[in-house]
Amino acid sequence: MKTTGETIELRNLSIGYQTKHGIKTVATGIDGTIKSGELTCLLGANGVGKSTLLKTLSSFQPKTGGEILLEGRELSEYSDKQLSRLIGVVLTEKPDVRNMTVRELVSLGRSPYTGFWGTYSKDDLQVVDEAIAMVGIEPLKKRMVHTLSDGERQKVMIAKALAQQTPVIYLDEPTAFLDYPSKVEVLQLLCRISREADKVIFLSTHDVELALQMADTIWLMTQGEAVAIGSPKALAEQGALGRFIEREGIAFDPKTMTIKVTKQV
Ligand SMILES: Nc1ncnc2c1ncn2[C@@H]1O[C@H](COP(=O)(O)OP(=O)(O)OP(=O)(O)O)[C@@H](O)[C@H]1O
Repeated sequence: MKTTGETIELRNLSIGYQTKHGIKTVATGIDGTIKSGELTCLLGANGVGKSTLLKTLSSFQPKTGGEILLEGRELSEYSDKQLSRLIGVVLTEKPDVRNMTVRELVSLGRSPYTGFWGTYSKDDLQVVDEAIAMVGIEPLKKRMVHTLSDGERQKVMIAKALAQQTPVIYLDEPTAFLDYPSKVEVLQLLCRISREADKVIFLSTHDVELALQMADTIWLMTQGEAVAIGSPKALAEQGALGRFIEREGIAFDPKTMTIKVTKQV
């Protein structure tokens, strides 16, 4: 599988939901390219459509218009099997697994490559152990998944996506529920993976200050506006970040890229 220079290109993409009353549009006119080899963070207020965008790019739900090009080919032209070798997805929902060890769960990442009987080759198991090592969760290998803390489980889900060996990984709020050092650790890990394996890593987050420090590129979704795309510095200079962050009692300093909150007394 080619893993160099993978990009996702969105052209005039519309996303939304089919409801009883017709299509509920969430966002329209999304244009942009997500590059491999860098960390791209998707920011935006609650309900603006980040999860919907990630689900649409993962082919979990249909787009409502426009184009999604993966390796230059429209996403909907790929079979499910092909997509399982191209896109890994890490969601926030807890995996519904009982009586499964960490290593067994990470092994599920190999399912696009195993045959009908789902038997793992020596190579598959080596990939699984490498993914576990990369995320630094060897001590958890034999633990039952349901006994893990939220942060530990999040790392396991990332290891599973790595074991899938896809050139593209989408993550929906991978830093939610984590303590501060774990948030930093997960973002550092994803940043390193994007570079070492030249992967597309596209994640949504509400950890704005961390994203501004760690992301190479920010996608900023604002209700009723075009998605703003650029380096944190560029978006700060354009004023886009200030408009997103600043409220009464919340100030953003574009020079230091920090957020200052005034205590109301
Ligand atoms: N299945 C659905 N049917 C109809 N509307 C939906 C459905 N799921 C989500 N929505 C709506 O779509 C909009 C975008 O939701 P989405 O979950 O993508 O936002 P988000 O940016 O990820 O929000 P958050 O930061 O709160 O997770 C919201 O108004 C939400 O209520």
